[in-house]
Amino acid sequence: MSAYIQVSHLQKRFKQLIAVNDISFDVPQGICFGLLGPNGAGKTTTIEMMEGIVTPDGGQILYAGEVLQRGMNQRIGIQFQHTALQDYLTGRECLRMFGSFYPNALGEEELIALCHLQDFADQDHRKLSGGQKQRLLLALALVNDPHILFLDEPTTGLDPHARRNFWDLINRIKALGKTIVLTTHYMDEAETLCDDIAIMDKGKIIARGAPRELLAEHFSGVLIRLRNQTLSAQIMQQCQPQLEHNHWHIHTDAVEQTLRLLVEDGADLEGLHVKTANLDDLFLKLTGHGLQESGAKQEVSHA
Ligand SMILES: Nc1ncnc2c1ncn2[C@@H]1O[C@H](COP(=O)(O)OP(=O)(O)OP(=O)(O)O)[C@@H](O)[C@H]1O
Repeated sequence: MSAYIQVSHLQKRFKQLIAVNDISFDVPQGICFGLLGPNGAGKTTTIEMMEGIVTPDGGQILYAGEVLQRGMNQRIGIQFQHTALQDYLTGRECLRMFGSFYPNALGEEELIALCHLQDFADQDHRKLSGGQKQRLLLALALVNDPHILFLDEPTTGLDPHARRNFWDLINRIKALGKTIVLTTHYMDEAETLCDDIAIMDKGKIIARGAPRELLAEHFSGVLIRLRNQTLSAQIMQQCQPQLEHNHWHIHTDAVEQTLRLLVEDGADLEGLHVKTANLDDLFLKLTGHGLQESGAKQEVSHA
């Protein structure tokens, strides 16, 4: 597939901190592309440069071979992490107001139906639940019928039910042929929604590809999770366990052999868990640290 969005050697520095450090990637048309990573990885800075909101210090972004220009903003829809809406307006009135900014805006009814706003479109937007508010913000991002939709951590803070509802909406919008660029901390969200991902850490892209292919490339076996305990030198050497969130993680192609070794070694198997690897495990494998730890450390490691 040919590239619709081409990002080359993009860089952004905030004083001593390199927030985005020479990253390059392509996004084909009509896919959902995910930028993943922990707090402070550089995801928002990257998409804000792609949206034309933040000026890069270096590198280039092309849309269908052209540099982003003023008129092209009509082709882009953005759902920010935080959007301040005018007090006292209903969702419908917000849609009408945003629509008035564009010559070819979609109609309110179409947006209300597309984003499932029927039950609360006439309520003051300040009274909406988190999930309802995100759906309204999504409708506002679609008001100009954009070709490309940017979603910056759209489900952060939502409960599991609201997240699933939102995922259904994203899939509907993708089916309309729009190209979606999404940032998220949630690896399960990326596995569910994204055709292609780039995992960022400390301003760099550390992995790139389709989620399933990336997992197949890095993990051939399963993950065994054990309680934190003192493991023998033999297990440490043969199984190379990694400690995350107070549990040992062992990646293995030979499940039976590894389990036998643990039993023979007298390891405490209470609460033992065997599962196939996911993107969280991939992140741990690539960086040696979990998603939560990484955000806390980034100030130091960026400097
Ligand atoms: N305007 C700014 N001035 C100074 N530093 C900034 C600015 N914007 C971002 N940063 C810093 O750049 C780094 C990357 O931030 P960014 O918001 O892009 O990360 P992120 O991956 O989107 O994180 P989060 O998931 O928390 O939104 C962070 O260390 C952040 O503090």
